[in-house]
Amino acid sequence: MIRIDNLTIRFGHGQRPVVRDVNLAIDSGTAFGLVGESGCGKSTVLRALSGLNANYDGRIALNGEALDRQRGRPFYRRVQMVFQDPYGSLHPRKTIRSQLQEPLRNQGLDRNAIDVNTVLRSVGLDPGLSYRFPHQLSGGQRQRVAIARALMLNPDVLLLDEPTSALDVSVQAEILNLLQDLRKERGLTYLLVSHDLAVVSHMCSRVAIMEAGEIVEEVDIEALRRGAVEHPYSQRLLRASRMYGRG
Ligand SMILES: Nc1ncnc2c1ncn2[C@@H]1O[C@H](COP(=O)(O)OP(=O)(O)OP(=O)(O)O)[C@@H](O)[C@H]1O
Repeated sequence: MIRIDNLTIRFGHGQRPVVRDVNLAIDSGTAFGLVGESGCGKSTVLRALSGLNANYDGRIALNGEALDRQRGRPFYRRVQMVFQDPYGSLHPRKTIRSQLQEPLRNQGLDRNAIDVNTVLRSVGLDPGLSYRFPHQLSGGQRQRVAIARALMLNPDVLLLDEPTSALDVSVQAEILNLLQDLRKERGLTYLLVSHDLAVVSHMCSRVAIMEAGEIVEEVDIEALRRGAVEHPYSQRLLRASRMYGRG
């Protein structure tokens, strides 16, 4: 359903590519993980998919329809992103309600086209919280708001960029479980970026391992759990994660 062919991204003419010749096919309704150490290019792949960066070589398609970089809006509406730091992605001086209505306004829709209260309840939040400002919420509540915001336009795909790494461990588990439930209820497709193999192993059915801008290996999650990876970099990543009890 999501298909990425020969994606190459460089920042600046003549620069070495930060993402090189990436090919991925992600089935509809599944959760796919993209792992690799800091700076390997994971977020750069997500930004191209979300439309935040239209400057790339290669082809990105959703349900067989190639992303048109000039007129990408309908595509981007179906693909929404959730960032690591919900504080950073929410406006400090706007109420939660107003920020949830923003995606509707940006698409030229009536702000009541989708009921904010229903979406808030679907992420486990009391609609009464919507009159607060971001600093009046806990970190976990803020991340629930960020997820609610991503759901406002009823997307098919969520791009999750380290969605729990800024949270306490207990809150992390709650948010991951919420994301699992939402995927099943809504038939969502996830592309989840994480440096944490435990998170990917909990959430995803398949995973691609990225090193220095390239996908070195793609495996089913059972293979990752068994340690049945072939590439030396994947083996190193797995060993390191087990050393810290996160594999
Ligand atoms: N706008 C930009 N201009 C120039 N270089 C950039 C830009 N954005 C990212 N980079 C570089 O591209 C490389 C990949 O960055 P990216 O954020 O995709 O990595 P990542 O794997 O997501 O890392 P992390 O896990 O730390 O978020 C890094 O070397 C980064 O410095």
